[in-house]
Amino acid sequence: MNLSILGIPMDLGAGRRGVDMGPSALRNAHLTRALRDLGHSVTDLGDVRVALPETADKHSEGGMVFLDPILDACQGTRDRLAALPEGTFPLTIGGDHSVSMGTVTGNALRGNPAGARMGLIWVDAHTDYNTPGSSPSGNIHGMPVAHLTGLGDPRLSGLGGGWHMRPEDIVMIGIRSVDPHERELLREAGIKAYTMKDVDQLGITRIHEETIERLSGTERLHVSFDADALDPGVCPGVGTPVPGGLTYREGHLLMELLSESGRVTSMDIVEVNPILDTRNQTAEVMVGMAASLLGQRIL
Ligand SMILES: NC(=[NH2+])NCCC[C@H](N)C(=O)O
Ligand SMILES: [Mn+2]
Repeated sequence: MNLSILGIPMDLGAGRRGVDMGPSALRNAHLTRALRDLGHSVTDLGDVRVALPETADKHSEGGMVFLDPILDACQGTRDRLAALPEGTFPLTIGGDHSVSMGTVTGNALRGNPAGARMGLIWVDAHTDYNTPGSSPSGNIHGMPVAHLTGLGDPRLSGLGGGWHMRPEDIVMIGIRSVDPHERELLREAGIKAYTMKDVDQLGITRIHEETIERLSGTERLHVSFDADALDPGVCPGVGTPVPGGLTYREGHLLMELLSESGRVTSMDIVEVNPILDTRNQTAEVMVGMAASLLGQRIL
């Protein structure tokens, strides 16, 4: 497969610094080599331009911190991804989770100005379904999914140029932290979310089967993998850790099964924070997750 790696070194959407170094940490953990060893042809496209928090306009507007520079970075990401040749598999490396507003729209718009029907598998501790009105923090990394479905601020929800995700095409896995008003928005939208309780009860195999069945009508399938979906013992280098996450093997099994489904067309790795990490462990684990999604097997 032709893989394109694109970095988005942005921490403007998160409440603490450091995930802007996520792309470096992942490259340092030999991301390219791991994927080449699987037989893929890998091109590293470098990084999207992102403003520095020290010099960017922080003024928080309508409950959104760093709106303007985040919008810029998401537009840059979207345009870069939309212009890639069809048939390439983009692997986008963040960066805080607000980058996904740019990655998902860019991947939907590639070769299709109206936007393809896209399935979204959101692997995360959080649902990231806040709007500026519901967010307790104002941090935009808690808001990308809501904007992808057309809620919230029109500048962010307009990144798809009229294209939006259908709520029924979204499946969340690993969930264990939802804000009070966010919960109501998720219910109203009817988004399918497998909490950690569901993971415990049903197991990853069943969840994977139901997910693929549910998203069978979509043309493309994007996996957005937030490192904080995994347990903080496995991925300590994240800014918003929540106990009781996916085990190392649950993460790999999900990626292995999704790989075998043959349906996934793009992926994000986000929220890797080397400042908070232990000897780059989190980046190394996440490189392993990408490798499993892209064909690595034990035997
Ligand atoms: N991608 C993330 N790490 N999101 C964390 C979001 C935390 C919280 N729900 C908020 O809106 O601020
Ligand atoms: Mn997230």
